[in-house]
Amino acid sequence: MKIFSTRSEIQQYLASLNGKTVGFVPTLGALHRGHISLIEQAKAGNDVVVCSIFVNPTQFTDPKDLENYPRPIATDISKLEAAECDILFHPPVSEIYDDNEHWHLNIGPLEFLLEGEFRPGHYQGVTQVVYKLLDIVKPTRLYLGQKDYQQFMVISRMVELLKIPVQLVMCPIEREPGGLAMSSRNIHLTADDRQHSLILSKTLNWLKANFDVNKIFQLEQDAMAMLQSEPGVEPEYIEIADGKTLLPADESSTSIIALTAARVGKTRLIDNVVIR
Ligand SMILES: Nc1ncnc2c1ncn2[C@@H]1O[C@H](COP(=O)(O)OP(=O)(O)OP(=O)(O)O)[C@@H](O)[C@H]1O
Ligand SMILES: CC(C)(CO)[C@@H](O)C(=O)[O-]
Ligand code: BAL
Repeated sequence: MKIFSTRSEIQQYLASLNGKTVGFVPTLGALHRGHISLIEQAKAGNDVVVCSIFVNPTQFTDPKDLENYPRPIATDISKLEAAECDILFHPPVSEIYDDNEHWHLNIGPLEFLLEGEFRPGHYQGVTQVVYKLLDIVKPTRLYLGQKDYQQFMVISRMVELLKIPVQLVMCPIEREPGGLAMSSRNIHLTADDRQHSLILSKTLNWLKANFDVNKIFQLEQDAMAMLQSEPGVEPEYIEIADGKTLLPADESSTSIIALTAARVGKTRLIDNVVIR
């Protein structure tokens, strides 16, 4: 695997691949099976796969979260080599940002709903860095996980608004045996937290199974009560949304998704399930 830490080196190398299709998997590192499944899907659909590991400061709203974010780079490199990833881009912050840079992209209500309400500014930071990474890598296809469903919608909107020539691919959520969605932040969970965290996927699956039984308002209230009754779990939201807009769904919406975020112990987790 080739490893680059500067824009100019990776751009020079990518230019020499003329005509090859490039699949790109951007990450914050601390890689797990979810990330590796994205690499595998990118490998299956492209000539060359680029992964980036960059803990992007502008998308963290909580400085403690940024400070505590795991950065096991040597293990990550071994995992990428085992997955036969072709290129790793691992830049320092100074390679991506100049001092006092300004960024604002009007992505409409998507910025303020759900994650946007609890992590204000997060999606401006995400679009800022993904724009820069796409500009450097210029991939044919961009692979993103369904776990960050709202992030996928936000990046799709940016690609549409800025007419970026890239195809987006949404990859299914990889889960632990009990149903917990894999996430780099899971390493912060204690054994008790792990047990309690199972309520997230259980409640989402319950919503899916009962969708035709009750009205959306009632389902959301019952689901919130299920989360609240689990020790150590502090839910932020659990909502049934239109899968195309993320605005509140009604029973007749053609695409419907249930999404949740909760603190489990000291760790904030998100998850979702497509209802239809
Ligand atoms: N369990 C998973 N299954 C599939 N894709 C995933 C999973 N977890 C993360 N991804 C995807 O991997 C990419 C990189 O995500 P990221 O590096 O933020 O990992 P993460 O595990 O989501 O970390 P965290 O949630 O702790 O920030 C994103 O497109 C994300 O949606
Ligand atoms: C897309 C991303 C790599 C941008 O920093 C990040 O938000 C992530 O890992 O989901
Ligand atoms: N997985 C999305 C990146 C973040 O939580 O900041």
